Amino acid sequence: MSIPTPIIWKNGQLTILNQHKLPNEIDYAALETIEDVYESIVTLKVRGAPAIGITAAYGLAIASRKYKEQNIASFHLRLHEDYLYLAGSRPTAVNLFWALDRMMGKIENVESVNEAIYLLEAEAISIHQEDEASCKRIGRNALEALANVKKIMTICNAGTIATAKYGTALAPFHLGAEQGREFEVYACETRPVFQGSRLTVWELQQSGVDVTLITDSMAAHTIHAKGIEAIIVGADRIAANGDTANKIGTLNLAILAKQFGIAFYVAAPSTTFDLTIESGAEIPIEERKEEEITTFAGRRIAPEGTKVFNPAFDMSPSELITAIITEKGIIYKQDFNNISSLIGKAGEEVKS
Ligand SMILES: CSC[C@H]1O[C@H](OP(=O)(O)O)[C@H](O)[C@@H]1O
Repeated sequence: MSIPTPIIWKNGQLTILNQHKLPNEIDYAALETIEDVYESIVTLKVRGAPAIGITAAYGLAIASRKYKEQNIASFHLRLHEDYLYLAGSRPTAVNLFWALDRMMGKIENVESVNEAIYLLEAEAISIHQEDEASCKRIGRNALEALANVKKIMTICNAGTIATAKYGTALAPFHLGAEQGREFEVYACETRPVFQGSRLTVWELQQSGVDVTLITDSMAAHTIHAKGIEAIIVGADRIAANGDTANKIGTLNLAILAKQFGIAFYVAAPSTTFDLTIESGAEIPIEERKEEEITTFAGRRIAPEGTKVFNPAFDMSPSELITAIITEKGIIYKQDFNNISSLIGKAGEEVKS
């Protein structure tokens, strides 16, 4: 797999693969301040639930260095303001809040500023490394679930560049390519930000995976005409009952999977579960700016003053989901009433 590393932390400096430039350019952006981190998340230069959490964690580590000369009380106060700032970047991916809470929890009783700064950097690195191991385990578990599947559909990009490495929904395709497993992947372009055409097609081509691009509106016909055997998607937030928020258009595929009698898998790490909410009704759905829909490549494609509704995610109810594939194992529908005990503590060290 020769996909550029999406997030790099080296000698205390953070650089990210600028996903705006893909697939035409491999360009890295240096994020030197917490404002740089915030802007990169809001504008989707870095995107994907796990990648957002990792980047925000490094953002707090970077921010903490501003307060090196402060007393500990002022340090904690100012860092909490930075925590709230980063938490306001995007509302749906729970990995953002999980990572920020884990970082703040690590230093809550620390009395030395220098020790707190050191611990924050170390914790962000741990979050980053754990996600890579977690995604590799998701890929292995997904290959087990997809043992008899060749033709499969996906939406958006839940791939290497949305995580530390390997991805979640795309992990089986990357790992499978290393093991000679052949898949025929049908990628929905995923309007309006085109994560499918710009990112998933590009990623899978780097791994030599057979991938075909379709428009989102072609999904139903493609499932019928091409004999799609399963659908696999990522997730941004999974409630305690298995209801799952993911990229807008995912619910369409979940309904189509039921209509065509094929499996619908969600692939996600334990850090994407929000066990504090009982159902998907409580998941905040991000609405993004109208220009994402009314313009294309900088040109207006809808009349001035057009009314727009631009939700970036939708929620697939658990009854439409065949199984949720995590690093800790595959949770099948019959076990969705037991998710809390099966998932346990999110993000525990995963032995790769
Ligand atoms: C493993 S990425 C999870 C998830 O994040 C993406 O959303 P966005 O591109 O807006 O950050 C998409 O919903 C992926 O499935």
